[in-house]
Amino acid sequence: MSTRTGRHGSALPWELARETARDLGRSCGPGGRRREPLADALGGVLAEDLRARIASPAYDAAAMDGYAVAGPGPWTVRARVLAGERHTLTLSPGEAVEIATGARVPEGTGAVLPYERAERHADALTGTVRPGRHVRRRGEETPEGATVLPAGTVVTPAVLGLAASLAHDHLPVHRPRVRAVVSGDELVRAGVPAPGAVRDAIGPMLPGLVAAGGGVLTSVRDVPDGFGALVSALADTGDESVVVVCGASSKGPADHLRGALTELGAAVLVDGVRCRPGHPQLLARLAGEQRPGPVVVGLPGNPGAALAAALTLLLPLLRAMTGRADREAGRAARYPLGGHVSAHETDTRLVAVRVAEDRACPVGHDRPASLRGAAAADALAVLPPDWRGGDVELLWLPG
Ligand SMILES: Nc1nc2c(c(=O)[nH]1)N[C@H]1C(S)=C(S)[C@@H](COP(=O)(O)OP(=O)(O)OC[C@H]3O[C@@H](n4cnc5c(N)ncnc54)[C@H](O)[C@@H]3O)O[C@H]1N2
Ligand code: MOO
Repeated sequence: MSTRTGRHGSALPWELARETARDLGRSCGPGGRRREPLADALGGVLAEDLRARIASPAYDAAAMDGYAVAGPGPWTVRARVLAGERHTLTLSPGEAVEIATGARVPEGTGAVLPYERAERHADALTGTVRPGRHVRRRGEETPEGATVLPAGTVVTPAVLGLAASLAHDHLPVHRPRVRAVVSGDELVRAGVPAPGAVRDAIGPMLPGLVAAGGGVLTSVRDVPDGFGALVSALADTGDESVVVVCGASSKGPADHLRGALTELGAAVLVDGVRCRPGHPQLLARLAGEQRPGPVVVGLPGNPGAALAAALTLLLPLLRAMTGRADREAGRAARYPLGGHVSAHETDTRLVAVRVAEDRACPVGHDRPASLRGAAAADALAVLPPDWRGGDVELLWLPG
């Protein structure tokens, strides 16, 4: 993939940068494959078709509370069967058992007569029911061995429930593995920072941001400011498909990301994006021995700018890797924008907004160094440089 350049130096227009990230994500594919316990598979992408290990329903079962009956009425009630109860009952015509929804019906059951339609005096039962009614037959929904979902499906809560109901304990899933490198000598991880020190505010955002793209953050490594430290942190290859670098993205004396990428022979695909906040962001691919190495996403050090950049490059990359971007194409709703905001002359503006009554309203406090606006917002509204009012695209902030 070649580097795309824009008219304004090497920085790309925002939309083109996002599309570049998506294209790269599609070409990378969904990342490493692992066999995960169900509890850990959420958000992954099925690596194989999901097949039914058992039929569904697994046995002939009552679909209503009432009476399993055989033949036409009247019937004699012989017993009571609750869900989960093991039994070897067989009904002959004229016989019935009282039965709970989900319980296995006796051999010979022709229908289930719901309580509401039944009249019972001691063991004598009358009522009308069509043959076959309210009995869920074994395999009528899904026969054993049937394919219920294709490989590539995103594992949602419903997929986990379905997999469990079809007797799976593990699922083979693809999930991009992502590691983070956080640079900045001034950063501290806990407590009240001393004068001149700053609490790391990007590290805590990363697990949720990566998960929103369907990836998993495997590690966060702090590196001191310095060319050598950054080069060795980047070169330290594991099985990750993406490396996120926080800070060191600008042009200051301690900003070594570009130099480190050059040193490592990386192909830089995006070198700056024409958006506010978040312009010093970067997308590159490290060279590998036989095939291309991991993708590098550079996020600016200012935390609000880092979040805007993550929504511009990191999430589109991960969502394209996991097939989410294509499935969701065309679903993006546009909203009218209230408040007093105007477009930037040359760059796309990303504005923190709350959405109420189908209208987006700026919340303020969304300067590059602040997360206060984003934390109170539902989304970032996208204002291209030619925006002159009218509905805007929203980038929803991960919940
Ligand atoms: N001459 C120029 N200076 C700057 C430019 C520019 O284009 N030309 N761009 C500005 C913009 S925009 C941003 S954003 C920052 C990006 O800086 P870096 O990515 O190089 O990051 P640092 O210089 O290390 O830090 C900037 C700022 O952010 C704070 N920071 C860094 N990491 C974290 C973190 N994990 N958590 C919280 N805060 C963090 C750091 O302390 C600095 O205050 O460059 C501008 N300058
Ligand atoms: O655009 Mo920087 O990334 O805003 O402070």
